[in-house]
Amino acid sequence: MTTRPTVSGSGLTVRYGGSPALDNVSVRLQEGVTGLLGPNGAGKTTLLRVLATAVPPDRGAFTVLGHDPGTGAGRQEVRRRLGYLPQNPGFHPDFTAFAFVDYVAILKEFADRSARHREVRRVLDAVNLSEVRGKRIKRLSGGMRQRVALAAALLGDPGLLLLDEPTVGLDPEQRMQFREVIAEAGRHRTVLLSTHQTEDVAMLCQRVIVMAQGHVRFEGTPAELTARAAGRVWSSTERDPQARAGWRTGLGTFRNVGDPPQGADLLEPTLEDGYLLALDAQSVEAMSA
Ligand SMILES: Nc1ncnc2c1ncn2[C@@H]1O[C@H](COP(=O)(O)OP(=O)(O)OP(=O)(O)O)[C@@H](O)[C@H]1O
Repeated sequence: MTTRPTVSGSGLTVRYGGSPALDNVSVRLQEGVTGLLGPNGAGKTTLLRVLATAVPPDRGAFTVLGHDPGTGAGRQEVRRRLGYLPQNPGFHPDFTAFAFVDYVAILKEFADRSARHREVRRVLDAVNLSEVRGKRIKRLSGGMRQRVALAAALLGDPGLLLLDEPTVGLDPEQRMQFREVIAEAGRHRTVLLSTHQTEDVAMLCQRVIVMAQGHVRFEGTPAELTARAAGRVWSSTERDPQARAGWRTGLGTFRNVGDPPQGADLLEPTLEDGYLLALDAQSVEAMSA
């Protein structure tokens, strides 16, 4: 793609005392859905918070749609152009879905009441919640609550949507419905989706970033991440001590990733295999060699 990136940043560093939560990270995001994978504590939430202008980076800079949040005026422009769904959106359980999204719209300074209500109905419709908009949030399922939060993030049709682990706690059917809504939201805007689910990435994302210990370990397409594991996944009857990671499968055999021994029984790689290899510092060096 040759279009101008929605987000362009480099050298992004955030310290909370000890080792950095984000260490000299460069990021470029374009239209479509980019998955952000990484183990707990990798720095995913910190990166999203930085891009959402909630945490100023200690070092580095970035722009969103050409605006620099390092200045007061730029920050305001960026905030008008982004939607952010944090990890634990604070709901008031007695609010109805409509009242909650309307409340967020008021905070987002939609002044005219009837235009604001039109916008609230529009975003609730976009996440397929029109029929339950009068229901109290405490009566909604987990999947519906997540869609209420997503509706609030879609207010004002933001060019950049930041979603922090939105599929956590959803059952498979809810997750599928939620993925569909995200895919639709990503058709004409830039979405950064933090997740622990490699399936979310395989099914939904055009691009993927893998982070570990505050660093970006991989950036590319899901197919490229999977391809990193080609010839590096094998089956064995006993745990292979040479493997970077290995686990027993439902068949009773072990699935291993790493550098296979001579004559190993090679398996078709998955995105998860590529992800596990990308987490490994040594294999990252090998990748970029
Ligand atoms: N407000 C904070 N104060 C101190 N340390 C923090 C703070 N926020 C994050 N950290 C630390 O920064 C590192 C990165 O955390 P972050 O929440 O960004 O990771 P994450 O990839 O989102 O993890 P998870 O998947 O568990 O949400 C961790 O070591 C975490 O303990």
